[in-house]
Amino acid sequence: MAEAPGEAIVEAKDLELELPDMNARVLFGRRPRVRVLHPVSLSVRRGEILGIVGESGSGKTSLGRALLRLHEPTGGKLTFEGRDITHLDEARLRPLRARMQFIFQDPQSSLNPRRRVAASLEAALALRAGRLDRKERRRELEVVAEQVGLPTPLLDRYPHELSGGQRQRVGIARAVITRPHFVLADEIVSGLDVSTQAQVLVLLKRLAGELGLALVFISHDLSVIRNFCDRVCVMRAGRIVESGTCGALFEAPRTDYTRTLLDAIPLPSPQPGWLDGAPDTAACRS
Ligand SMILES: Nc1ncnc2c1ncn2[C@@H]1O[C@H](COP(=O)(O)OP(=O)(O)OP(=O)(O)O)[C@@H](O)[C@H]1O
Repeated sequence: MAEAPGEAIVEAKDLELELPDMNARVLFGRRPRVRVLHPVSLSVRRGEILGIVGESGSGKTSLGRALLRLHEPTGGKLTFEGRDITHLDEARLRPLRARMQFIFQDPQSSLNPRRRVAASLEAALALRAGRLDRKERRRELEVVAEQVGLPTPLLDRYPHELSGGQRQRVGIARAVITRPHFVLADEIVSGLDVSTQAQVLVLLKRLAGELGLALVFISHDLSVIRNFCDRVCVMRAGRIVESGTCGALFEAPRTDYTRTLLDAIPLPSPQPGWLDGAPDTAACRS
């Protein structure tokens, strides 16, 4: 794999994952296990965006959850900021959680519907700064709302009172308010219309640069990956079958599988640079 210079924030070496098989019928005894990741290796550095692409069921989300240690690997080694976290228990992971954050596809379901936006953001803020008084907490929320282009009155709304784009800005705010070093974004623009997609992606790219994030960006959409990421890993059936810089991979894919994925990009697909023309996110409140 073509490696960028600098220190790796997240490094997976021969990571393997088996999970209890939720599709199996269990009458007696233990649920059988299913292998969802075969040995997978990757690394991502601060200031770098690594795309993970592959067909549905290829293991992208499972890999993402393993990188966040939401799943405990069954083999291999996972390091975060140089520390072996492969089998760290939750109590020891807790202090690291603020620095490893995630944004999921559907903020509607990941935000508590009975909590105002401010309360959800405050819960995340508590991971980083537990002892702030009310005024200081509000100030932090207003700063992050400004960062993600969310009008501050929306802090006092419930998630269902926001548009899809606004909700995804809340999802991004909730991730960055902890000042993370590593962020995993899993299919975060899939449910949005094309112009809102571009606004959210421009926002995330700007923040990733400003905050020096190591960003892992999962998408099934190669045209988005091409415009958004520095490097890309292509997954199939729980394995990384090809990886490299976006430029090299899109210009000269090495495997038939990647070629098939590239051929499947619907036409007309956005051309390189389409994100560059997207409007300034601070002015976009959709
Ligand atoms: N707990 C589980 N029990 C049984 N099978 C599972 C479990 N978790 C994941 N899988 C299977 O592992 C494979 C990888 O799933 P995963 O969700 O990681 O893929 P994906 O690439 O993210 O797919 P999609 O793009 O559709 O979200 C799939 O075949 C899925 O059905």
